[in-house]
Amino acid sequence: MAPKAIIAPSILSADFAQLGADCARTMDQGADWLHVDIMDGHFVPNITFGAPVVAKIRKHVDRPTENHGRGTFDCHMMIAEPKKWVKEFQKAGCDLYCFHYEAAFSSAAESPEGKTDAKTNPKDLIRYIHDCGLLAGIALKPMTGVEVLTELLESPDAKERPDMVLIMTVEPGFGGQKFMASELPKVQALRQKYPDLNIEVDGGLGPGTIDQAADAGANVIVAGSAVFGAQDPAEVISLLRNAVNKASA
Ligand SMILES: O=C(CO)[C@H](O)[C@H](O)COP(=O)(O)O
Repeated sequence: MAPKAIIAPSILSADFAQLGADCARTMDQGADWLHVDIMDGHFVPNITFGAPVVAKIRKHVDRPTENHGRGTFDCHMMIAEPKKWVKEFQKAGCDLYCFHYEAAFSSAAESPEGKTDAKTNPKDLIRYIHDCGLLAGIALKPMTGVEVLTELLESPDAKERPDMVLIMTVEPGFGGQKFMASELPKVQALRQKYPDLNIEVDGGLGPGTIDQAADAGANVIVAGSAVFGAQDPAEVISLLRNAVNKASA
């Protein structure tokens, strides 16, 4: 049985002019987490917002009382320099700092002699995120295979193991894109090997695609336009949760 269903609406589809109120309402409608999309215009061709905005919206949503609990701010860092912003986001009220594997390695490739140092090595970055008191997530773009995560997921040292893996089901950068079912074998492979792992999917999730993702083994569901664009967001959140629970029963 997969870990519990966690529904994390992506606030990328909220009204940025009333973000605090939108976040609070989404929680009242039954969300477990908020998925906070941070884009820097370098790693992805779009810009959202930074830590000061996260600190403001944190005031509208109670902090979780346990790891992975209700009110978790799941910050999806679509940024080129993930190490640089960990402390800033921790201070702002982030709970789970999810960086892209590809960002760690693209920075590494640019470092002198292509070295992977503490700044860029995913293992050291996960340790650093944990040392800063946050949960650590690692995200994969489409095209990056899950085998790159084996060493991390099987590390004997819990400080080096990610608390969650995010499998992108669209190219990161924009909401409202078409779901890529081609990414689901990655979810299946991870679920088979790691029954207790939190596996998040993000991009194009909604009533029409949730069953495929849930059947593959995803338990953390990000949905932006499907929730914020719904007539009845509470109904959509509940439908997503029921699909995950049914698939994992
Ligand atoms: O990370 C993202 C884009 O990079 C968003 O979280 C994601 O695409 C959610 O939007 P939607 O549910 O509308 O597809």
